[in-house]
Amino acid sequence: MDNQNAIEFFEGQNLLYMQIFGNLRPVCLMWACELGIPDIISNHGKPITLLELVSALQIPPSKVGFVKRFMRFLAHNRIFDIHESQEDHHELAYALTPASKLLVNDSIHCLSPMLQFMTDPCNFFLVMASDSRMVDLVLKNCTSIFEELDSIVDVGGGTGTTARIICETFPKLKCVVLDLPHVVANLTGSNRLSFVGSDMFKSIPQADAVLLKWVLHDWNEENCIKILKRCKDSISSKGNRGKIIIIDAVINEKLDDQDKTQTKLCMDIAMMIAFNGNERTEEEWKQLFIGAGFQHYKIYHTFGFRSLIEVYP
Ligand SMILES: C[S@@+](CC[C@H](N)C(=O)[O-])C[C@H]1O[C@@H](n2cnc3c(N)ncnc32)[C@H](O)[C@@H]1O
Ligand SMILES: COc1cc(-c2oc3cc(O)cc(O)c3c(=O)c2O)cc(OC)c1O
Repeated sequence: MDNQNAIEFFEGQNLLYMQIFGNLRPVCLMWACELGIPDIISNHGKPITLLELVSALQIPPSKVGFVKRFMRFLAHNRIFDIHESQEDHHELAYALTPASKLLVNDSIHCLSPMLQFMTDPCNFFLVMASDSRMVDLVLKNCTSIFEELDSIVDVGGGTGTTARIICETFPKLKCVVLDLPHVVANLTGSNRLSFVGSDMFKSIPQADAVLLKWVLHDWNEENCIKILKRCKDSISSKGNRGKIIIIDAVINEKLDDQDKTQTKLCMDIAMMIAFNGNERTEEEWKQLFIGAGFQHYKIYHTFGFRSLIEVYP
């Protein structure tokens, strides 16, 4: 084997082992949450030293080395930051990163229910609600998309977390949450928020706009076209001024960085195995819109790994 081939061989070998052992990443993340490490660091108010962390975890001092290696792994994966003190014998201290700030339990955008889904999938609506709290950031950045509306139906809107935030942000807007009857049974609304138990494949109440957040990626092309046609009926009284607002991923391997594409493609596999659904490229979205009889669409790519798409008849 010449030098170049040997380099490629070992790079290939490393990549393969990284993928094989990579399944430990979500497992370690879950253990970190179960141990309460993000909360401990947050409550500490400043970077926590290794010994302080071991003491807070009530782990015997003989196991300090295990905690140190565990934290090194998580820091390498950008879940925590490691600070090394210059004075205190190079003592290590750990801080939260943007990722672990989202695992602190009293934070409004806390995503730890999403992580718990791995061990307890029964809590599906809690998981979805945790994701929906990010909608406040979407709304802040695109008020013009919603402020012209008088009414909106959140189709597949679950227990109404998104709709409640929309109502709070836009005080004139009336919001209907449509989901399956057993999901919305016993939920109470307000004068501007109501719940309808129905099948989105059959009928959707009339409104100025329909919101579909994280719904279409659960379904194959044929079913998405059926849903979109029902949505088109729902906005028909507005002529060409009604619209569908979709919040979902748009795969773009050329423009996105490695991390964003990784997230979208992982979710694509989860959707494929679990629901026969998929994440889509812009071209695949366009084909859905044409198939359902829509004429125009506009994509806003500014919401992390998901985009907001306005679709017009
Ligand atoms: C992935 S969840 C998304 C929930 C919510 N939009 C969010 O972003 O948190 C999909 C939702 O679609 C609902 N759903 C599934 N089939 C449905 C149907 N035939 N009619 C109405 N809702 C349906 C589910 O109950 C669930 O709440
Ligand atoms: C992100 O949108 C959805 C996610 C899920 C979902 O699905 C799976 C599937 C799987 O095989 C393993 C998993 O850990 C998960 C999840 O954690 C998870 O959240 C389900 C959805 O609709 C039913 C979604 O729309």
